[in-house]
Amino acid sequence: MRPAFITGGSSGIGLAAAIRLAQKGHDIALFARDPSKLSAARLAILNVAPTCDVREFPVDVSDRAAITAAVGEAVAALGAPEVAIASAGIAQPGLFSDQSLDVHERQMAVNYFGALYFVRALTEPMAAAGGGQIGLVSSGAAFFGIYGYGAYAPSKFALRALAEILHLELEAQKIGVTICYPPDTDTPMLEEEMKTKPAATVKISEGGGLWTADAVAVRMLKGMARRRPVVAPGFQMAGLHWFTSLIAPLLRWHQRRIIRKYGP
Ligand SMILES: NC(=O)C1=CN([C@@H]2O[C@H](COP(=O)(O)OP(=O)(O)OC[C@H]3O[C@@H](n4cnc5c(N)ncnc54)[C@H](OP(=O)(O)O)[C@@H]3O)[C@@H](O)[C@H]2O)C=CC1
Ligand SMILES: CCCCCCCCCCCCCCCC(=O)[C@@H](N)CO
Repeated sequence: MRPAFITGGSSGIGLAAAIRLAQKGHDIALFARDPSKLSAARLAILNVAPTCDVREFPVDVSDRAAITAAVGEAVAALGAPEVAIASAGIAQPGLFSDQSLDVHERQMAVNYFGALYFVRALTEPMAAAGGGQIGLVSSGAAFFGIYGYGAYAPSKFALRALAEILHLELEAQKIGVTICYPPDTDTPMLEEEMKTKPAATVKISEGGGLWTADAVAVRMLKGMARRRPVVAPGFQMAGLHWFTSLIAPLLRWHQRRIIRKYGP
């Protein structure tokens, strides 16, 4: 069985996916910045899959040369992946007038370009090895413009466009591309983001429900295995996925009610 590569594999949704993939028998390469979180994740994986070969790659996905080199090293060590997931991401909510251009650029650099560099480094080795599955973690915030996500959401919308195109273009190389749109998920990211999230943004997002990282990972991996273009966990994300354009005026009306009550 060929290995699985996961950016953001040291925490949250990425770690949950890594654990599930290790249990299935894949060796694992984890890509994230903090070496101590990486080694803790490695131990968590070995705890449930003692024979798994887990490699740690301490790297910032927004550093193009570094992530490209790290992917190359991982391919040299374990072979081309059968499964690759881009889950590394950061969320900085806030109102447009309060957020610096640096914040906007950083969101795009990590969430969008980080995933792009990772996928770009992998397509050739994966195609040469006979294909595989690529999963991109977007967000429910990619369906419509949610108040307070002016810096975060565009990076997730951008991933949506990339995934839809790659789904078509990489089919010929037997590489399936799946994009996942999770609602709020109980991870360190959500806890961190709650410290600064505008009250109205909290309320609007709550309408999407709260999932565990493991439940999101399981849905995503199942969709990837079936080569589905889209995984939208829960009835709210599924509804948004099918109807957003149609219900856009309703969603604006719904947000305005909440903003009047809680924001700014
Ligand atoms: N939690 C939620 O409510 C939702 C999350 N999502 C998306 O899911 C993905 C995973 O989020 P979640 O699991 O909650 O978050 P966590 O904060 O739990 O995990 C994020 C992971 O990404 C890594 N990471 C962050 N920045 C970088 C970077 N610059 N380079 C390399 N690795 C990085 C982190 O490690 P380190 O910091 O050490 O680099 C960590 O391993 C994100 O893309 C997020 O936007 C989507 C919808 C809802
Ligand atoms: C049938 C239609 C029903 C519509 C109900 C409206 C619900 C809107 C839910 C939006 C959820 C967005 C969550 C973003 C999470 C995220 O990416 C951050 N938490 C990252 O940390």
